[in-house]
Amino acid sequence: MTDLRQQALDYHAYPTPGKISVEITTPAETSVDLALAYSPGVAEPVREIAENPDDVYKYTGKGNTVAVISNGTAILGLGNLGPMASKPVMEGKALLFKRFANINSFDIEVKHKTVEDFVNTVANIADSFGGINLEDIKAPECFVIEKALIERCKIPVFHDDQHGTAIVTCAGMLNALDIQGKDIKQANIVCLGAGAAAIACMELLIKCGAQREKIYMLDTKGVIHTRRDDLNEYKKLFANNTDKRTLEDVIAGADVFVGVSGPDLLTAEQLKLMAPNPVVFACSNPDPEIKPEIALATRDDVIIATGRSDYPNQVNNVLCFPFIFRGALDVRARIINDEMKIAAVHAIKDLAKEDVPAEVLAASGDKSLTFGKDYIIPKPMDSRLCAKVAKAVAQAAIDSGVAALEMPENYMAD
Ligand SMILES: O=C([O-])CC(=O)C(=O)O
Ligand SMILES: [Mg+2]
Repeated sequence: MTDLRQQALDYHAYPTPGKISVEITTPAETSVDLALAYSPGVAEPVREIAENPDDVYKYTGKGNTVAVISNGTAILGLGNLGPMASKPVMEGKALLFKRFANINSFDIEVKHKTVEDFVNTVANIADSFGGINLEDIKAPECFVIEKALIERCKIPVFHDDQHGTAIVTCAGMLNALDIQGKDIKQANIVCLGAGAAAIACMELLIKCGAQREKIYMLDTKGVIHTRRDDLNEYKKLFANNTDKRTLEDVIAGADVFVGVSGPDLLTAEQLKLMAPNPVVFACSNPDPEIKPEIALATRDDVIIATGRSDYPNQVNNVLCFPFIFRGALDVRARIINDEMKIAAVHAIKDLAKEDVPAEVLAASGDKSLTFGKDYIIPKPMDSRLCAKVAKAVAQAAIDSGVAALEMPENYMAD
């Protein structure tokens, strides 16, 4: 563990501090080049854009650039550690955008006093980018912020911890339930955590067939139920009319556990209480609600997933956000709507059922990957994800009328 700690610190410190840099895409060697890149040549696209604002997509990098924006109030499962502490994560998201979907991104960490202050800051700079990925902003402010920004911005605004996590969770869950022989409509679901990811995951699971009254959500005070008077409007949507109060009460007989809370909060004893063939998604990062080795030592009928790269079944929003933005940017979608999110769920889910080519195995370091308990969801380094997810998302954007462009010819053909 200490070894990983030092390796991770060195990874971030060397060869240069941080994980990303900016590169030049045009020649800039001679004075002729500079006369085009800068004064006087640069005046020409300025005039074009002033005349026709859409030309900004033609003459600048806007259309392939996403801002990754945080205030550091809910960094992974680590808590409210402030904007600067969130910077390695936001640079990490920028790395993933580039690595997996060839999208350029800038990380922006915002210090602010009020929600309005944050919204104004982001709304005022939004036009510089093709899209905005909000990251690691705590609930309930994240809901207000996202809604306000969607209203004010002309480009897609997507809160990754809500929707990215929800899309990947739904894709993995539909497959896991399928393997366990369970029907989502009948599943008793326990959701530990009541923040951004929890609420979005449960809402999307409901859109995929889960029954609201079969969901038990817990916050730090226990089960969210109808007789509590301390619930915000978002938690209220999950207030269950029940006498159950604790995790023990609700985990007994549950088919599904979704953890989006913090480390080691599900014990082996509690896991034993679940129904036969349970599904456990322990998604708190970096440390899951239960370690896979403990879960698998406790019972052999469980499917266990975490948010981490170093275990099988990585249910992490990296499987979604680079590709949903790829699709959205390529047809210049105005927003990322439910149709696009559901299209992403199915594209990710279905890819796990396809044969895995040798080059994906080589990249993931696995000897073989076959749809089943240890492979419910594609690997992030599966290069087929970009084409499949982006195309499904772009098509859904076109079909639902939010795309400004048609499907590019031969889009993602190879
Ligand atoms: O960064 C990750 O690994 C996933 C994520 O968004 C989070 O945990 O907040
Ligand atoms: Mg996050």
